Amino acid sequence: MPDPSTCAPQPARIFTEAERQALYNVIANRRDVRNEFLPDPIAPEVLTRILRAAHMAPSVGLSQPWDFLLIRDPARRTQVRAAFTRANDEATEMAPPEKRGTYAALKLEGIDKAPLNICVTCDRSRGGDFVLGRTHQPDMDLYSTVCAVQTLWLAARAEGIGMGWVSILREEDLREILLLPAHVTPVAYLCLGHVKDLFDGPELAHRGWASRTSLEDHIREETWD
Ligand SMILES: Cc1cc2c(cc1C)N(C[C@H](O)[C@H](O)[C@H](O)COP(=O)(O)O)c1[nH]c(=O)[nH]c(=O)c1N2
Repeated sequence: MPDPSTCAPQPARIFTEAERQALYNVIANRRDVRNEFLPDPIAPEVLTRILRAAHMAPSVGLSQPWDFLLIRDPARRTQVRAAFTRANDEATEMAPPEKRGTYAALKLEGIDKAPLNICVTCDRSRGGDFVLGRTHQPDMDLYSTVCAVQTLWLAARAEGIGMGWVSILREEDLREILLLPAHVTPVAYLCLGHVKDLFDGPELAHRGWASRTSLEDHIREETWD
């Protein structure tokens, strides 16, 4: 692993076909995990590797605005779970009547079941008043933090660790439970743990909530029209 503090230009490494395929396999096999967690703890060295990968994510002006808040305490997780239940009850009411039953039957979190929860936060003051690349789009620090979340997700999958993102939570509740200072925004509440079985595609598609679109429908040329 290169020392991140001493970076000199090197010939760009060419990856082998097997290495490329391994990356694409991880991407294709990454899943949002909700209910399939095993209780076994994540080995500290595995967690360190996953977090180290996440910490290599791109960030606006190299500001690295993220922090990884590790939440293991069952009592605190019970509080988060209660906040989820409140929000999810509200969400059930918000669902269109014809989809309400399907929504209510979905399992949308693994807060208690996963051995580890991580709240990935964004320190909105990181880098000071002038952050290269954030001068005209101030939310770039939040987007950078999401880059770290996705990198974490892929690294976890490569290590055989499942991860689920739980966003059915009021930000104020997370702030209160996790004692977040005002300048720190909770970006992603994540559940992580070993898994035995995984869906072979998005679970929401499997359960008839939504279906996967094809790439062709998302490619536009030059302008929106
Ligand atoms: C920003 C964000 C927020 C959430 C999610 C994802 C992302 C990117 N997803 C997971 C989401 O439902 C899932 O990624 C898609 O259904 C696609 O499935 P796979 O990730 O391919 O398994 C998610 N899933 C869930 O059960 N509860 C949740 O609150 C959320 N929230």
